[in-house]
Amino acid sequence: MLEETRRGPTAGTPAARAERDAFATLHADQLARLRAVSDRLAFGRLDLLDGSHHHIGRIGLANATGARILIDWRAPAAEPFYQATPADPQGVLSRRHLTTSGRRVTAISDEILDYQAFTDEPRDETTVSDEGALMLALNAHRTGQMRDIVSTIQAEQDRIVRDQLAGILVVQGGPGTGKTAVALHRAAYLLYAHRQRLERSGVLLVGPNRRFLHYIEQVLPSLGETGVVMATPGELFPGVSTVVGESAEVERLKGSGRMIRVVSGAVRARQRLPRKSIPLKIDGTTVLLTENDAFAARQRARNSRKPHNEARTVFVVELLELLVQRYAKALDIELTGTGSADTRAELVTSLRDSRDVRREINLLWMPLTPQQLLTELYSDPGFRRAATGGMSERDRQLLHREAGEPWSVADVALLDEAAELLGEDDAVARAAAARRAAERVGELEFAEQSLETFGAVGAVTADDLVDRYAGQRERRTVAEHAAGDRSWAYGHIVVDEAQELSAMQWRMLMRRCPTRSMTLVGDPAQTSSSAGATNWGQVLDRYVRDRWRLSQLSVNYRTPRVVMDDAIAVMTAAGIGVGTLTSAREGHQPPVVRRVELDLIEDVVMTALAEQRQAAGGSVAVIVPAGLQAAIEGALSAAVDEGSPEIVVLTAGQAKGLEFDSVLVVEPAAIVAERRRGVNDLYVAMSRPTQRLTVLHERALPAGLVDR
Ligand SMILES: Nc1ncnc2c1ncn2[C@@H]1O[C@H](COP(=O)(O)OP(=O)(O)OP(=O)(O)O)[C@@H](O)[C@H]1O
Repeated sequence: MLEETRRGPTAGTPAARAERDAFATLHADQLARLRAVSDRLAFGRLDLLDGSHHHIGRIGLANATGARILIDWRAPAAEPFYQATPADPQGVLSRRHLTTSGRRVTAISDEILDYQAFTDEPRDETTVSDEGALMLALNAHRTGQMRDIVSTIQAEQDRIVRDQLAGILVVQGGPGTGKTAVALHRAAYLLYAHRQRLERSGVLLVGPNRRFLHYIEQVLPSLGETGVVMATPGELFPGVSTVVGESAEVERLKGSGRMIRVVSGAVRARQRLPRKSIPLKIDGTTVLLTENDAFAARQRARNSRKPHNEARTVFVVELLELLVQRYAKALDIELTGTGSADTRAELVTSLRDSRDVRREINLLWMPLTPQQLLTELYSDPGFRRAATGGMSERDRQLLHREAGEPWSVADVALLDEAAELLGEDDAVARAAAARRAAERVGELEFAEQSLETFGAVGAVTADDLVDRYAGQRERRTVAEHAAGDRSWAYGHIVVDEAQELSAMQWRMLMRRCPTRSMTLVGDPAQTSSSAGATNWGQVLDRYVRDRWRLSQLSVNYRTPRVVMDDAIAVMTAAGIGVGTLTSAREGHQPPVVRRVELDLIEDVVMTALAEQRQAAGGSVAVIVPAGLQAAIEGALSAAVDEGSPEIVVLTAGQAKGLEFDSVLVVEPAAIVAERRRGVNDLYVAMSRPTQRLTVLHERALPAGLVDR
């Protein structure tokens, strides 16, 4: 259809051309969507007790006569595919999993749900199990990108995926329980089930870092969804980019709720009063601006409860009102009686035109951007003292940073806080309007030139052409609009690794979703941020009181039991509970824990290369203390053969959320010692493998680990 539309005769009228373009876009979008889902398009079949059957796939499809040939996995009719059990067959006789590679079926596993209906033969337990498809998926090699689990979503996961849109749903579970997978499938499900609501408002997915977002970015397109905005907490303030690093102490301070007062204190401290009366020159006359006048105007402006930049107008009007009285007095003019309105207007104009008046107003109540405010707060000790009454000198010092240094992730939530209190600066808005007008002039020139070049002068005006360009720009998707707009209200927000967010980051996210429709997934036992949460109630109660619901996942689909036992032992020895957690696979290679005989880095390189050979194309990661990362990375990149698969070297924080076939953990005692929640970091590191774990150490092992 796309080809036909493109080949079709070009109709003459602009309306016909616009229509043709619209159809071409529609078909192209549809084609892109179909291509994205074509791998493993159909993966299931349900045979029902009434003799009918249907196929389940990534999307729904009908044939040329309109008959349904594939049911979208999110449709109600597909629910039994995930939910039916022999105890509750839900009208299903049997369920089939199709494993495909491209368009070729490579495996089939059938599961009989209603055995009685199927045959009179006595039941043979060994043949009825749907573990085949799941085990195939769990045993598969991991590449650098996460795959969807649409064909093997388990019942407890499916209930979460299909849970209602409204309210805050917290999904908690240990490592590998599918929290990320479930969060992504839920986003796709919600977009399907509530398309009307969510397509216009958009869905925001927040993940801990770019590496993680890259790891998961293919999952939603493979489920037919492309309209989700993905961002890290450091990317939520349009126009600001961040560097990660910040010491744990600073991260904790900047993330804490105490910063609410600091930011509002900073804004108030920028609403100043003169120390003494200030003489102002207006057309040769001197008028005094008194502290009392400034105080009265500031009170009025503050009482307006508008944000700083908007309240500035109130301040200016009030102050001019007071000054005009003094000015009139100085000139010996009466401001009552007929004609006084005109006189007053003239005086106000003179005041507004006076350099002195303008300068003083700006000094007292300057329009500010969030960036200016925070830069001044960080870099100016006097201002910082004024804004942070009650804070210890030591904490105050922690906030210090020179102007011009890059923003950190923790700063973003503070910028957002400041933006709320400052409001729009109309000077900024005016500048933007002027820029747009200038752009239009440039575009008009370009359009005129193009018309001349193509000899089309007369057929269409330059203005029309510019409007057409503008129309194309307007056609930006909801996701693009949302990502560029700080005040966008999303219809739903999904947060992965939610335990890492600080109090200030929660405030920022809650602002992005006034309806409080959210899915938060996380595991408090894996918290590594020093500003992160240890308890969901502590985070959520202040926003929704107790109106949030908790779902738990307890089966680890990633890490075999023999490996996970060691990871849990470390936590238990440190007195940290991990909740109920069982592994879906037993595993047959217990972890190797070994003291290094000669040189640590040499041993790490040798072991990693050996693992790479054994993994035969699978992924290998080395998880290290931050202090060793550069050295190990250097040694490894020198030793790895050109063309062989990459061995990534990560800190535990960087490895969060990811998984690898084989993982080598280096110097666990140092990982534990490096951060305040170092045991949690080690737990994260040890729970990354899907197959094998090796631990190498020089220093004494943390409690719970023994050489073997
Ligand atoms: N139902 C399922 N079918 C197939 N694979 C699954 C299923 N559930 C989870 N998995 C797989 O288990 C692995 C772990 O899932 P995921 O990363 O979502 O877990 P997580 O709970 O987010 O882990 P962590 O907290 O450690 O980051 C992934 O490879 C995922 O594809």
